[in-house]
Amino acid sequence: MMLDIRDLRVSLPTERGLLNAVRGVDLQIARGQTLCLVGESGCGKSLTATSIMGLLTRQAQITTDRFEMAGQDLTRKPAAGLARMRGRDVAMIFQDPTSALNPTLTVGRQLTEGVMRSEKLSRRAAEARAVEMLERVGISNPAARLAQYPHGFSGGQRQRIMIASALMGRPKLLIADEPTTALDVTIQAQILQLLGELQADLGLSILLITHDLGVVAAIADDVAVMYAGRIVERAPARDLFVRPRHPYTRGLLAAIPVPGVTPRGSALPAIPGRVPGLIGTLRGCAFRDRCAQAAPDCAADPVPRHGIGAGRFVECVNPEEAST
Ligand SMILES: Nc1ncnc2c1ncn2[C@@H]1O[C@H](COP(=O)(O)OP(=O)(O)OP(=O)(O)O)[C@@H](O)[C@H]1O
Repeated sequence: MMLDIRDLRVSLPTERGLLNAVRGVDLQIARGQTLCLVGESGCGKSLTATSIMGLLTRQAQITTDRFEMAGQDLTRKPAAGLARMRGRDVAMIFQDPTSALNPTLTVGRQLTEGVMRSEKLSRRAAEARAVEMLERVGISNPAARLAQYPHGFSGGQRQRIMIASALMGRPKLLIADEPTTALDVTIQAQILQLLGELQADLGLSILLITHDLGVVAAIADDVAVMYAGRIVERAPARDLFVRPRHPYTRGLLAAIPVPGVTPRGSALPAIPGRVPGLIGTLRGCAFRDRCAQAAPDCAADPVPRHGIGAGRFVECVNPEEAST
């Protein structure tokens, strides 16, 4: 298992009280597997990712029952362990390459600094690796481009440079938070294809956060659907598209066209209502106010989790039967 997290909880103090943004998340990612984490804005996807990276603000309160990554047990001392692993065993790419790359430093400098420090590589060796990684992500003439600044590259190229930068420490797990959202559609497809190739070539495990189910269909092995700080359904991607069990997953699928899955021209009903506030304790199913199938049982706490075969579960009082 590349990543095994049990009962991750993240709370943030706010003026209105404690915001329980991540409320008991379990996440397992196998070696070489791509897991997509999907859900509406504000459901805790980014906080989950940043806690796995150990990059949350200091005010955040994080607890977990188990936290293992790349063969290391980080449960007891996550901060110290993650500081060691970050940029090496695990690396992250962000939504907006423009803000993540420093405009005043050459690409070569930005790519090499981390590994010169962490692996004590000479400048020459680090530059050779930077050239290798830029080549891998499809930047032409990489040796000459090390001397250039980020503004000399297009948006899509800058995202490729970000990915090259994440690969510099030869990570085993790559966390990508909405890596294609800021890009236009053609470039998005190219970046996704690149991630898929990297995954196959390097045996990377990828945790990809997206609200775009088109992205999921293109790249995911498995999908975890997050709602109000919990994973409410997890399934292999194909199964999830064909047989969504949680009413929320059904709503998401109905609200977003998926190329090759949603018939062209079909109506796309949005999910009525809004995500509940996460200040204070939330009991029972957090989706029940928006759920067409809600019943009195749905207030029961905790919400029952049904396992449906290997790697599949749904957390719902009355999950949908398979629609065969
Ligand atoms: N530093 C912070 N302080 C206070 N609240 C925060 C902070 N960061 C995030 N939140 C809140 O925590 C909740 C979860 O945020 P998070 O960014 O993880 O959601 P998300 O699912 O990634 O959404 P998006 O797709 O919009 O990024 C939201 O209600 C958000 O407003």
